[in-house]
Amino acid sequence: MEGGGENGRRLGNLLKWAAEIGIADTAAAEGEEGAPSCLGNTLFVSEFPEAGGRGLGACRDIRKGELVLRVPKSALMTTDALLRTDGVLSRCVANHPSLSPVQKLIACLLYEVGKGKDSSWYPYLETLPRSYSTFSAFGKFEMQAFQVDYAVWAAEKARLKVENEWEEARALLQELRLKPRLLTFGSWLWASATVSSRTLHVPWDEAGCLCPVGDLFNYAAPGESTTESTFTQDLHHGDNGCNHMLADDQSDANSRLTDGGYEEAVAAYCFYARQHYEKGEQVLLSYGTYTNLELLEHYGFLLDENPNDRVYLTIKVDTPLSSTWPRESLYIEPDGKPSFALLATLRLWALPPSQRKCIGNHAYSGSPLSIVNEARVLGLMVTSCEEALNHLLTRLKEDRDLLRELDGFDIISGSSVSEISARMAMLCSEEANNFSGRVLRRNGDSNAKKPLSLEKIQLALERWKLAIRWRIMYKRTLLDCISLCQKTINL
Ligand SMILES: C[S@@+](CC[C@H](N)C(=O)[O-])C[C@H]1O[C@@H](n2cnc3c(N)ncnc32)[C@H](O)[C@@H]1O
Repeated sequence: MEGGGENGRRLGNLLKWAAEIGIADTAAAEGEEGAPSCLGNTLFVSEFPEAGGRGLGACRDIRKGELVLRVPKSALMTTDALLRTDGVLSRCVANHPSLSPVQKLIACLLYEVGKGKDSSWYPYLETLPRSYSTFSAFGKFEMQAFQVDYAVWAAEKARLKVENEWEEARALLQELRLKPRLLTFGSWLWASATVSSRTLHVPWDEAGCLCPVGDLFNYAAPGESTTESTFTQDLHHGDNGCNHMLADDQSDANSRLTDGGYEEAVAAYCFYARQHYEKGEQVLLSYGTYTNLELLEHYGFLLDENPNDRVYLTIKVDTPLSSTWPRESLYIEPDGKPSFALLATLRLWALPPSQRKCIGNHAYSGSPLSIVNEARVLGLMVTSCEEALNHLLTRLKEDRDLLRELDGFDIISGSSVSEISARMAMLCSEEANNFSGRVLRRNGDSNAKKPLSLEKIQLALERWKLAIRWRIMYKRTLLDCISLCQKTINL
């Protein structure tokens, strides 16, 4: 990958710089032309289009549990580290104690970016992605494309949160005398998404750290073999809602079941192989257990097969559902099965009040209570799923057809916005027409003076496709739930 043009040059610089500051994949190696590189012994950087794009691959067979990368503490970009080396930054940040740790890290990151080539982190900063598809970057059209209320709300809430955080931090940004470009909401959005999607957990700062090279690992959901791992279960959700990859401090080698973490004994972030890898395979990391909506919110992607995904359903009943389980545990699993807590709650609801006391406790063990009770529960599931599906603007097949067309839709550089718009209008979908009207022609946006750049159109298209992929999975799960419940009723 290092060979390829400007990106290749930047990546080469990053790996050389990383080697100089002690980042190493088990043992420092020589790069192709004898240039020092922090990789080459165990890992290499490459494009992995099927999972995450740029990522790290195995350049030899790797055994499960092997140490694959070590990043010393001094190479971690934390608020602390940035404040220590810059008096102006440190004084200005101290004037704003009410800002959250995450807001401070975002401001420090922007300040560092503002230094350009004078920043000692420059080789790292110039390899960061230019844009993200985390929720806060979604426009109104792309948010509406989720169709399902709770997903649209989650996206709107995420956007609002970032807007508020920027408002609160503006005084600090002004005080730091950032260049006008770095004072904009767009820059804050970029830095906030960088922090959200790339920070790793460290015990001393709830905002986490940016970890050069260590943040090149792409994600795989924790599977069977890692479910016993404490870190996959013990997600670190700070009060500010910020998530970090690798939310675990556990560093005892004997009980280490995690993919990595900060290890005080060696003052370094250490990454371990979660499974065996053959030479050439992508080495993946679990950032934690996330539903697809959460992956989208914090990392800007989703998985077609996510064992941890959950679908929530509004169930309308005359007598309120009373449940001892938290609401988040009342969901449908990706294969269409109602969760244990959802089934138990509905079984209790379907019992006549006179029987609740004597046989209600069986519901807590997960057993069906009677044939009549079970049929009522499953019938309610079927009607609730059907209602939810009927309420949505499009059917599953339409979504699949549209996504197929959009996957083949090329935004050829050199095309004008009106050409793209005309091609989009030929897609025979009302939604595609709306995309032309609302996104491409920016209808209703009085601030829009010039047409969108091709880069921005491409990003809007990618985010729209993410929303369609999410709702396809939502609908597929509800349909699977319906057929599963009907099958059981027939039995
Ligand atoms: C920590 S970075 C990983 C490296 C990243 N691919 C890069 O080029 O810098 C996390 C980001 O990688 C992408 N990513 C990671 N795992 C992915 C996966 N399984 N599928 C799609 N995108 C993924 C997402 O954009 C996510 O926000």
